[in-house]
Amino acid sequence: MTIRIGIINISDRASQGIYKDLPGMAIVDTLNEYLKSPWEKEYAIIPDEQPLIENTMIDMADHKNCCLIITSGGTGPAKRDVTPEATEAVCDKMMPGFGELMRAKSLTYVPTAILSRQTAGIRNKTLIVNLPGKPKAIRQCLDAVFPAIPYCIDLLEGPFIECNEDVIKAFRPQNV
Ligand SMILES: Nc1ncnc2c1ncn2[C@@H]1O[C@H](COP(=O)(O)OP(=O)(O)OP(=O)(O)O)[C@@H](O)[C@H]1O
Ligand SMILES: Nc1nc2c(c(=O)[nH]1)N[C@H]1C(S)=C(S)[C@@H](COP(=O)(O)O)O[C@H]1N2
Repeated sequence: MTIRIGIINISDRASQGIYKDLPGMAIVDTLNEYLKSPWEKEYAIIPDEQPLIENTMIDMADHKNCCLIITSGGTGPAKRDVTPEATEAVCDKMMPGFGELMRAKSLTYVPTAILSRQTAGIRNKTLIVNLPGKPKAIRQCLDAVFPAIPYCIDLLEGPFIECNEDVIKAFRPQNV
């Protein structure tokens, strides 16, 4: 089974070309370091518009066959920050532990970590995880939650993800 991962940078400015997509590039670089298994990416840079965010997530999950979608940006308190709302709208199940752990880890770097409403959820067989838009936040958050992601995807009957153990150790509880 091919490992396809969707990456969505949600930012008005990045989508207009005012920013370079540094968060998206950080996600790709991090996954290239983490993953031993070959993987393919689906990629989008879009403005903070809830219907567009939802449609992009649905397309990547339902038509592009992504087992995992990682978003960056739009998780804060500003009026146009609606990524968590879009995530919740397309998911059947929420996975609040992801947001809890990422905020706790981020709080060791910046006191403003609590301003992110980042969450995660499952749409059919696809795990969707929100990251903040700050380029530096990407690795900090992924290092915290990625060890649990391959097993989550096993439980969703997705592809078997093997990691480079010297970079990140996937945790799979043993059946006893
Ligand atoms: N490509 C980037 N390069 C440098 N900094 C960035 C980049 N993208 C985001 N940031 C930083 O992360 C912050 C939050 O980013 P996010 O994309 O969520 O919202 P924003 O850029 O403030 O909003 P907008 O959607 O209006 O452009 C930004 O204020 C900026 O400091
Ligand atoms: N690890 C980490 N988490 C972080 C930050 C950061 O710099 N590093 N920035 C915070 C800030 S300042 C905001 S406003 C929120 C929301 O950011 P977003 O709207 O770009 O998603 O994420 C927070 N989480």
